[in-house]
Amino acid sequence: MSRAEVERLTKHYGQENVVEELSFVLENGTATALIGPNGAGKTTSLSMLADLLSPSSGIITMAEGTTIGFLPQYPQFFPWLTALEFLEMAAKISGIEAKKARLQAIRTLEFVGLATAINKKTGAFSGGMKQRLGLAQAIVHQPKLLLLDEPISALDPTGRREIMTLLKTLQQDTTILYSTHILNDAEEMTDQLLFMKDGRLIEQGSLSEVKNRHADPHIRIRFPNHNQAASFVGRLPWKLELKGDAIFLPVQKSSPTMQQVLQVLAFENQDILGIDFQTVSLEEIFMKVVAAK
Ligand SMILES: Nc1ncnc2c1ncn2[C@@H]1O[C@H](COP(=O)(O)OP(=O)(O)OP(=O)(O)O)[C@@H](O)[C@H]1O
Repeated sequence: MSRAEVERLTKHYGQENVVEELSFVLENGTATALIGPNGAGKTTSLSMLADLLSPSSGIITMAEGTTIGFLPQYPQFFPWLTALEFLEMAAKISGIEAKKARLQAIRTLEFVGLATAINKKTGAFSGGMKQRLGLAQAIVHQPKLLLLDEPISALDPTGRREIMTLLKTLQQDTTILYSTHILNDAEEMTDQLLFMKDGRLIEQGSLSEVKNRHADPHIRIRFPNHNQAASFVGRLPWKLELKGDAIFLPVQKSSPTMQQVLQVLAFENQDILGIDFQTVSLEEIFMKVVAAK
């Protein structure tokens, strides 16, 4: 595991800043999700952290001897090599001694669920198998910092689930930074969220920090029809939101309490279909933050 600190990281091509003054910390043993629309600068940022691209300015600080594993968005293999031949080669390139490389490659292929495909040529691999082999290539040398560019986006739901489970296992000994646009998965494995847009960081924090800032929780009371909901809300002394056949009470200190509204409902013997708690998903928060900035 390893801590990494990024300070005012910037990359420009000609006049265009594709990454601008990015600052964040990857704490030891944490998983960070880098989220942003297409062209936000995620790949460029990951490539600079992986030392594949030099920054125009800014500083990346890592503990001495930090080993890095990198899974590119579109991993490429030599189609004529078998999975084992490829991974043994990758292990040697990553600095593993030649005599240990084969064993480490076999162990890693087993870990990523490719045990039965060890001797298959990678040219015959499905998209999901390629993604697993890409991950194997990134972790074969047991790096302390793992950088993954869209590790799950190209997979079907079952494949996504399996890779997420592998990543959670890896997180026990590795610091992970991964980009994704599948926010349900980000919600499942993240100690820190980084939202990027147009090369800039527009929101960052833990899942609960980000949710607390934007979630805007509401209680929804559903009526049999719109007219009943509208007429009820019109009789209340508080201004509440009305949408279709439901009214919405913000869960805030200054707004009327649930109890007060329920008392009015009971007093009027008003028919309702149900009451539930509504909170926005990470996806909705992301859309809101991206639209606002
Ligand atoms: N070599 C380059 N020369 C000029 N512009 C580039 C270069 N590489 C990337 N860009 C531009 O930088 C911006 C950010 O690209 P980047 O690939 O980092 O975004 P991304 O967030 O990873 O997008 P996606 O989700 O589509 O993969 C884009 O507008 C892209 O066109």
